[in-house]
Amino acid sequence: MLTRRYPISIDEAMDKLATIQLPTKTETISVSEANHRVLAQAVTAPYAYPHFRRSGYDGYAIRAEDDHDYPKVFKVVGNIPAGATFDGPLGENETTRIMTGAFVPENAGKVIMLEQTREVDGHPDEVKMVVTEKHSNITEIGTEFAEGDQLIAADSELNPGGLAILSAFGIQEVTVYARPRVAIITTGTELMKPDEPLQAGKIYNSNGPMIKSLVTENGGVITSYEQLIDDTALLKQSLQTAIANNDIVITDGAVSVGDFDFVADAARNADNLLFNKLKMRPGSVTTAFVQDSTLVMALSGNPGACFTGFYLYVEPILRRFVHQNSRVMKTTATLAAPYHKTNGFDRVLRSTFTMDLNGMKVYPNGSDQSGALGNLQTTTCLVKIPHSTAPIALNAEVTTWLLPFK
Ligand SMILES: Nc1nc2c(c(=O)[nH]1)N[C@H]1C(S)=C(S)[C@@H](COP(=O)(O)OP(=O)(O)OC[C@H]3O[C@@H](n4cnc5c(N)ncnc54)[C@H](O)[C@@H]3O)O[C@H]1N2
Ligand code: MOO
Repeated sequence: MLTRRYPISIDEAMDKLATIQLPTKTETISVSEANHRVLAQAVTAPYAYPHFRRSGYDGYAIRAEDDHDYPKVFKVVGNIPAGATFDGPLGENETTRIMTGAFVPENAGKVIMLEQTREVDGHPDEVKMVVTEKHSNITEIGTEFAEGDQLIAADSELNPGGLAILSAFGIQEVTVYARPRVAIITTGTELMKPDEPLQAGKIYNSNGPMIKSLVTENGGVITSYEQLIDDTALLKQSLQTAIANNDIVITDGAVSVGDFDFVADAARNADNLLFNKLKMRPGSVTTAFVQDSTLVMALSGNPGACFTGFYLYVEPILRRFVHQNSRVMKTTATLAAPYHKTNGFDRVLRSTFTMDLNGMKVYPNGSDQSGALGNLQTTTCLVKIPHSTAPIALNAEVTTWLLPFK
């Protein structure tokens, strides 16, 4: 059925998606699996760190009271390698050999670096300290964290450095936001499977693998991936099942006004239709709605529109699901190559950028056609050409979105 659609701008569509409520789901996982996961709770120090007084150098530990009148000979009463401890206090002008990272005797006040010491001929149990040190060379208990201090804030995306901090405390599990469960439904009787021989009128499914990788690299868990023929009953059933089992469903194709464009129907009857037409090219048909608390993002089947729609509308939702900002960085740049077309809708050009001391310059990257895909590998940013009856001026300032992982 053909019904009128009310197009909204790119910004309006982004705002609508940015304000829909998303569920907060958390899970507890092993720290070894937690790289790039987002903490749902702050982690605090279970004890002061370091938890013992630690030597910063290889050398000799001495009492503060004996730290004068150099050069001076000390009696060596022990050896403390890293991992060992030392019982009993040091006596007057007594010292222990000590290694970097090792436990400092309770009543030692300084570590004299090995380089400032000399052996005493014929006296293996003695050492000569040549000069003192400016610093104690001892890292005191709690220098970095007192017990209860915040180690890592809630909503931080863990990285290898963060995992090191957690591991330093022997922490083995963390509570993180659950990754969104995502179903992908690609549609079209024209789509072949990769192992089928080329046939007239048919194409291989190029959007499917692209969407899969985009979902995975942006933190989604793909629970199902389908390539369906244009059979309305089949498509409807598949969409229903996907909605029941996922946080987000991404459909591709069948969103326009064609005979099999089942997504339009589902959107029209949805609990909350966010939009079903955008004032943008490519991807004017991009549609978003919420059904039974699941967000359905319907991308255009045209490869250029599918790519553009994913970065502008789907990536930010995947990231927000785990309380993170989009990695698609919006900025402004100078349009450094001419673009002559005029448009009734804003046009989003697949582009590339350069940056130097004079700022960022952007260059349209090949075809602006919705159905073209030759520029998908090399495109590093998207550039907005505002709708206008006159061509945009060379060197105009344009809204630019820098693409992550590109
Ligand atoms: N009468 C009208 N026709 C069309 C309109 C319109 O307003 N009135 N809009 C056009 C615009 S603009 C676009 S964009 C497309 C959108 O179409 P759909 O998103 O519904 O996608 P399909 O019709 O299913 O396919 C479009 C195109 O993309 C190819 N395709 C589909 N899936 C894949 C895939 N997985 N991998 C690679 N290529 C794919 C498909 O073969 C078509 O060539 O509608 C216009 N038509
Ligand atoms: O909506 Mo289509 O992708 O504008 O060309």
